[in-house]
Amino acid sequence: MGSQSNRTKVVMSADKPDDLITSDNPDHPANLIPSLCAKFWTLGWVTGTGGGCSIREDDLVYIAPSGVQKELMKPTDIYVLSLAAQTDPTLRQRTYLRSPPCYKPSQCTPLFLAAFTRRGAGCCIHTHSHWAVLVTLLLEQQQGDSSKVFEINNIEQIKGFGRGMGKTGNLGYHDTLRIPVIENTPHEEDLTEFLEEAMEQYPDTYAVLVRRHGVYVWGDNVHKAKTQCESLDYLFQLAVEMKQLGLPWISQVTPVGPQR
Ligand SMILES: CSC[C@@H](O)[C@@H](O)C(=O)COP(=O)(O)O
Ligand SMILES: [Zn+2]
Repeated sequence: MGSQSNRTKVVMSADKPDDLITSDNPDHPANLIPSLCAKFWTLGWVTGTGGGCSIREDDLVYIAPSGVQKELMKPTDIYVLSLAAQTDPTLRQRTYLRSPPCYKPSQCTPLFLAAFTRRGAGCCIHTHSHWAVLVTLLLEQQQGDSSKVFEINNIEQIKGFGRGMGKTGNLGYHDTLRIPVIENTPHEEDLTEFLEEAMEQYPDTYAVLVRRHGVYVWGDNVHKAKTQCESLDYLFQLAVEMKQLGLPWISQVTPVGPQR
């Protein structure tokens, strides 16, 4: 089944694996991933099994299965792995502490792990939002390097983004938000090296667009990943509508009032 089964060896271990996904707390990652995905489905972010979400709590990473209806997942469907227990530094060969019996882990796993290991993120969301895809299609019409980054400024919702991992505060209204775009690949896991390259090239970015596919968005924790993903989707929709009206995404607006 697909490239992942051929190229990624999955090893299972743990004494009482189901303890890792059993909790009455709605904020436990094994409960939160299904409830978040159910919400994301209503937004068109994870329909038709596409898209998903992963959460890291300290060393433990919680991952959805592949190819399932993401809005119908249950806590018992969730995989758990320990980052420290991974012996393969490229994370291609993964060891799971807990695996549901009938599935394979999400093909997005290496991309989620890139956000956790390279950015210290606590949550990463992948959407197939129409707005994200449309923005990449509009950028595709442009020549050269301008097709490889989405840029927008002077829109209030930009303030919904942090300045970068390890930096304090959020972007300001007059700041330019830049989201790199990578090209899609036939197999999801093959996006990983390009996502990592984009992370290096844009050290402050919290998101990477994938042309004709969607977007990966992360944050320090679930709250930040979710609100940044919502802010971005808002901006992508606005950008598409601005383009339809012939309005530019970058504008020169004279600052009014004290600049902080
Ligand atoms: C509609 S198939 C989409 C997949 O190929 C992939 O892009 C995706 O986002 C979800 O992968 P999955 O392995 O089901 O978690
Ligand atoms: Zn996808």
